[in-house]
Order: sequence, then C-alpha cells, then structure tokens
Amino acid sequence: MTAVSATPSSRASLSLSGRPQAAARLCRLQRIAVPIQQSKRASVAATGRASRLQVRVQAAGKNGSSSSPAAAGDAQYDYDLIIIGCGVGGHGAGLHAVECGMKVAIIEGHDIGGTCVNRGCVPSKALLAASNEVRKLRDTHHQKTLGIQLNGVATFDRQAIADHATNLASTIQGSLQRSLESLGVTILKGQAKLTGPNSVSYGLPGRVDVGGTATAKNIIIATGSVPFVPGGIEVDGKTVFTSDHALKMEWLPNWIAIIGSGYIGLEFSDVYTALGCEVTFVEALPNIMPGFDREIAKLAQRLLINGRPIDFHTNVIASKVTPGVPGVKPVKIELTDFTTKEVVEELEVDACLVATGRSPYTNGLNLGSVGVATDRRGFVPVDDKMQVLDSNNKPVPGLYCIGDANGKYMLAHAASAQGIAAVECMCGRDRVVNHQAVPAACFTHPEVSFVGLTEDAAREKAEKEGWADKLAVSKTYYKGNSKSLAELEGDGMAKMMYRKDSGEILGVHMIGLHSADNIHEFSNAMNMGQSLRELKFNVHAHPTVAEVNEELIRHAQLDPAGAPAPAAAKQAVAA
Ligand SMILES: Cc1cc2nc3c(=O)[nH]c(=O)nc-3n(C[C@H](O)[C@H](O)[C@H](O)COP(=O)(O)OP(=O)(O)OC[C@H]3O[C@@H](n4cnc5c(N)ncnc54)[C@H](O)[C@@H]3O)c2cc1C
Ligand SMILES: NC(=O)c1ccc[n+]([C@@H]2O[C@H](COP(=O)([O-])OP(=O)(O)OC[C@H]3O[C@@H](n4cnc5c(N)ncnc54)[C@H](O)[C@@H]3O)[C@@H](O)[C@H]2O)c1
Repeated sequence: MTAVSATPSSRASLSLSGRPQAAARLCRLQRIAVPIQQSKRASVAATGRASRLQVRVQAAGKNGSSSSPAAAGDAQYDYDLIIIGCGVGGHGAGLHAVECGMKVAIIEGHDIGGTCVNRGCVPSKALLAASNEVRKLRDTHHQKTLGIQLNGVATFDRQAIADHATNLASTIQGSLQRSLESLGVTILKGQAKLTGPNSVSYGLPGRVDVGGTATAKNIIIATGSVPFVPGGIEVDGKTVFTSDHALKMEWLPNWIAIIGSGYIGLEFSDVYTALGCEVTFVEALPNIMPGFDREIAKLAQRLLINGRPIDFHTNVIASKVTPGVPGVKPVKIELTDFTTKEVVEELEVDACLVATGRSPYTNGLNLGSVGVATDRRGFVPVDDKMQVLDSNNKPVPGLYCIGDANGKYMLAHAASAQGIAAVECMCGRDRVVNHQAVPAACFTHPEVSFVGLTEDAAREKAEKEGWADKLAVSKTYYKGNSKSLAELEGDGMAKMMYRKDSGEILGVHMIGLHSADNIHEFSNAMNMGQSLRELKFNVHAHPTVAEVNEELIRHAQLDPAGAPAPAAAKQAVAA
C-alpha cells in the first residue's frame, strides 16, 4: 500500500465553521497520545492542480492506541478510518476522528477543500464582500446621509476582485491542509473507489507513481457534488456557464440571464448588479425564490430584486440555451411554459449563468462491490446515522456517506456536522444530526437566513397533528433596531413560528443586516431543545443586531407557565 502522509507538527491552523483551532485540538490530542508510525518514505511531487500538495509517501503502520476501542485498534486494517473526499465534510470528519483517537487517512482526487473552499462558499463570499463595497460607495444617497461625499464615481478593478476570491480560496485551502497535517492525518492523492467492504483503491489517470490500495475498519464517502445542468442547455464556459466558471469572473456581461433563483442565482445577482450588470431570472416554479418562507420571499423580492436592475420570468424553464460569442453573437435562451410545455419566448442576452441545483458526485465509486446502488439522481442512500444502506435497505457495516453526496442537506456545515456524527457512531456513541435545527443563509445584501419550518409548513404540520390552536407567529422589524439604523440598514424583518403551550420553536426566518449570524441563537436553541421560556432570559449586548432576536423572543405570547416542556433535544439519540 502506498500512502501519502504528513508529519504532525505544532503548527496552529484555521478551522472552518468556527470550530476550535487545530492548536486547541492538539492539546486534547496530547492527552490521548496517538502515535504515528512512519516506516517507509519517498517523495512524490504532484503535478497540475495537485502541485499544492507537496507530500511524503509513507507506508502506514498500525496505530494500536485509541481513546475509543469501539472505533479503533483493529490490527487487520491499515487505518481506523478512510475518508474519500476532502471537502468540508471530509475535513470535519477527519479532525473529529483524530480527536477520538482514530488513525485516519483522507483521499482527495482533485483539490483539498472541495467545492466550498475552491468553487463555492469561500470565493463566492469574497465576491459578495467586494461587490457590496462597490454598491455602497456608488449609493450616493447612502453616503450623503452618513455625511460622506465622494468626489467622482467609485471604480473597481474586475481582475483584482476576482483575484481576491482566488487568493482567499487558496489561503483557506492551505489552512485546511495544514490542520490535517498537523494532526497526523494521512493525505492520499487520487480518485478513490471501493474494492470491498473495508478496502479502497485510488489513483490518478496517467500517473503510475500515484495511487495504491488501503484498508480501514470504517470508510466515509464524502465525495460532494458538481453543478447540475438540465438537458438542452449547452455550457461553453464562456458565455453559458455554471458557478464553477462564474466565480473566476473572467468578464462582466452587460446583461446576464440567471437560470434558477435559488441560493446561487440570488447570490450572483447580488454580485452582478453591484458591479453594474443587468440580470434576468428564469425560474421554473411559479414564484421567484421558491425555497424561502413566502412572506420573507415577498420582502426579499422588494429588497433584492425590485430596486435593482433585475427582471424575472417565472413558471418557465430554460428548455434550450445556445452559447454566443462575447460582443458578436448573443446567447439564445428558449423559454418553455412549465405548465403547458409550450415554447413561449426566446431571450437574447450577453451571458447565461446556469444555477439549477447540484448533482451528487458519486460516479465511479464502485458501490456495487458492497451491494449498494445510488438513487435515481445519484445520491447514496443513508440512514439517520449516515450509514450507507444496501439494496435491501440494510446498513453496510463500517460504511458511511456524508455531505452533498447523500443529498440530505446540501450545505457545508451540514456536511461537517454529519461527518462528526458519523464518527461518533463509529465510536459507539450514536448521534444523529437534527437537520431541522441546521441553519441556512443566503449571503445577499441584506442576508436571508432561516432554520426549521416555514410558516406554511408549520401550519400544515399543526393542522395534521391537531394543535393548530397552539401555533403562533412572532414578528419584528429591523427598523426598530438601533444598530441597523445607525448603519442605515433598517430594512428587514424576522419571524418565528412557535408553540404557545410548550414554547417550542418551530422555525425562524430573517432578512436583514447580519441575519446569517443572528440565526444561530435560534438554531442552537432548537438543537438543544430549549424552550422560549428559557430564551426569554437571554441577554443581548446593546446596541447590536442581536437585539432583533430579543424582540422576536419578547413578542412571543406563551400560555401561562406550567404548560408542558418541548420535546427533548433530538440531537443525541441513544442507541
Ligand atoms: C457557488 C456555491 C456557493 C456555496 N455557498 C455556500 C455557503 O455559503 N454556505 C454553505 O453552507 N454551503 C455553500 N455551498 C454548498 C457547499 O459548497 C457544499 O454543500 C459543500 O461543499 C459540500 O461539502 P462536501 O464535503 O459534501 O463535498 P465537496 O465540498 O464537494 O467535497 C468533495 C470532495 O471529494 C472529492 N472527490 C470526489 N470524488 C472523489 C473520489 N472518488 N476520490 C477522491 N476524492 C473524491 C472532490 O474532489 C471534492 O474535493 C455553496 C456551493 C456553491 C457551488
Ligand atoms: N449560501 C449558501 O448556503 C449557498 C450558496 C450557494 C449554493 N448553495 C448550495 O448549492 C446548492 C445549489 O444551489 P442552486 O442555487 O444551484 O440550487 P437551488 O436548488 O437552491 O435552486 C435551483 C433553482 O433553479 C430552479 N430550476 C431548476 N431547473 C430549472 C430550469 N430548467 N429552468 C428554470 N429554473 C430551474 C429551481 O426551481 C430552483 O429554484 C444548493 O442546494 C445550496 O445548498 C448554498
């Protein structure tokens, strides 16, 4: 077996999702004293994209010591855990497994950090940050009200903004790699596939010097996703592209059509309009921003669409998209009515961003070798513990799948949380992620965030379960929040669905300044099964946007004390 490993060092490094930094983890590690054996070494310099991985080849020895006998210490395997895919899901699982005393290898076929770091969350947030500065500087009313006069129009350097995104991605990628290296996680380079219940092989096409086989007691599939492009849409990467290309921001079209008004479409519309482009949304469903709570979507339409150079077509699908030539030939988009299936219009635009969701990246994993088949869309079937299910719906011992590849909740922090839960299960401390308490945010300006049920879903649930009279909605507006007003960002609202009798929070939805940060008070409360009765005693610093939360909680009208407590936290489930 050929393994590529890094030597443990005392280097501290960043960690995504605000989890403790590697230095802190190292302290805990010293207590559990994981020995890393290094027997055979040779140097491999990877080329191309892989060149950032300057790593050393090591034939892995066996680590017999573990804080968790249930998970580790089985001498018949090379590792306690092999993770296929080093995105945020694989990274989070890897760090936690080391903390649990496991000997871990992670196999990455492309670039460390996966979608989030290289082609997702990180570069998109860099573009959003830079473009929003431009929007603010160009908003003369905003500046004048703050008492600022700018002599001349703010200009920007497109390439420099694009570089900010690229540089940030490589900085975070380096941090992720170092955090694994410093904890002694073995990093293997190559495209991996299962070769049996506890074994994998890996390699890179055309590279005989990279690759090998390895065995482990547990394997986690964390192979993520790629853009989904519906049939009839021809992507040329120049005039018709997905987020993978758009993040490079190689040029700025005057007029761009965005197919899909989900997370990616909305965030890019924020970037493009701030930088002076006009946007046309094409959305298959009857309403724009169909994933949001209806009332929040209505306000989002006012704040994020109506006041900007954006128009939209709903209930139509982009049935055919033909690339153009910049400045010479337009991109042609054929629109078909979603209901009647008749072609209704043809658009001619400078460019087209296809933001119609993502497909799991699970091809070539050889799942059949362990009796597993993906579902029709390619997702790997799993149970609540993230254990992979075989064709008879039975968990395959020691095989887990986390993150975008299982399709449960395609968000970076959900992938990481699932990875941690899977490792806990391997250690005999069964844990499932309560996806109802996982927050989500769209990083437009202002931000939209939510956790749990929408108002419509909460009403449906209450009626079905016979407690409609106990459902209540609390609302508050950012125009009453001092901090938001000081920043001239008083547009926005927050709403919360809850049970009057138990004080259970069912869902919270916000649009407003820093709402992506503010949602955590509620998601954490929901995860811990806290009642609004307890939250009423939370103290919030003044003046902060967090006081929006205080208002939301204060406005909740609960039945007199003594009513039943909410259901216990679902997050920790006994085996
Ligand atoms: C433009 C954009 C913006 C986004 N913004 C956000 C955001 O703000 N917040 C948020 O929470 N989420 C965001 N997401 C979603 C987020 O990026 C994903 O949910 C997250 O990256 C999923 O993590 P993962 O670990 O499951 O998979 P990935 O990050 O996709 O990582 C999978 C890794 O596995 C590797 N791999 C695949 N197959 C193999 C194989 N056979 N062998 C070896 N390696 C393999 C891949 O190369 C990849 O590195 C965004 C996505 C996009 C596209
Ligand atoms: N801030 C964040 O957390 C963030 C940001 C970006 C992406 N993401 C993740 O990335 C994933 C992909 O994002 P996305 O925006 O591509 O998907 P999405 O599922 O959020 O939205 C896709 C939209 O495209 C529409 N659509 C699909 N096919 C269409 C067609 N042929 N014509 C017209 N409309 C069509 C759908 O109705 C939907 O509204 C999301 O699941 C999300 O989890 C998250």
